[in-house]
Amino acid sequence: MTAAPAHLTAHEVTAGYGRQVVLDRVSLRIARGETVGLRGPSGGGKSTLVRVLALLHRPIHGQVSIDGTPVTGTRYAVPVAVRTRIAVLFQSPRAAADPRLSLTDLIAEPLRATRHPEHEVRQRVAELAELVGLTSDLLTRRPHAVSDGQLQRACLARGLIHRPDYLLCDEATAMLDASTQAHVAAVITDYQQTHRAGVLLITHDPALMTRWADRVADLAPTDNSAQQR
Ligand SMILES: Nc1ncnc2c1ncn2[C@@H]1O[C@H](COP(=O)(O)OP(=O)(O)OP(=O)(O)O)[C@@H](O)[C@H]1O
Repeated sequence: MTAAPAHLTAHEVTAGYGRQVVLDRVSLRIARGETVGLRGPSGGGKSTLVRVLALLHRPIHGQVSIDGTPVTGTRYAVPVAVRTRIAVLFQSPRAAADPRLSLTDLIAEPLRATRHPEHEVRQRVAELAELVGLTSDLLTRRPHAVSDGQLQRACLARGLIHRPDYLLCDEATAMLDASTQAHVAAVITDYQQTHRAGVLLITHDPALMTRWADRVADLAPTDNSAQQR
């Protein structure tokens, strides 16, 4: 019997903004259990590819599939059970976090949005806060009252709350000090191994890329095709 394919794939994706085409027939596959690095010039479309893979940005042509099944639509048009299989961690936690929410509510929000019982939400938030190293006094604060590193830890906890099969990290550790960067990277690596998650890693730090990625795909500047090697 052949095993079911387990990967998040962009097939010949063309995408852009208005009349600007940023990605031209780009294909990329992230298998469960592997960490794929994505390299390319600044402005070359790496973040755009992340948004397409995360079902946040609709491609002009091409498609995204999960485990071999094409996904149609983006955001809330995608069924909960499908879209919660993918999580994204962005470079700037401040841009990603609702400033009105406490860190507890920020982490809990994706589970509440999918109507999980409150006792389960509280238990999961406590587990994840411990995992990412957030103490209870920090959890009651709002984003303006914590550091970038503490807020990124909360965003990581929020990203993991649905136990995603695919985690897309877009320069996720770029703004962090060395010790927070190492801790966030360790939490992601541990999650990737225990959950057999597929991870996409974008970083401008070549040493981090070499240490962390199992293989690297290049988003070529000429034709914007992600060449895998
Ligand atoms: N929301 C947007 N609206 C309009 N244009 C955008 C938007 N986001 C990105 N772009 C443009 O799309 C192109 C690709 O940007 P993108 O952020 O995907 O590249 P990148 O490879 O991630 O860059 P960097 O390495 O500098 O972060 C750039 O020219 C950028 O200005």
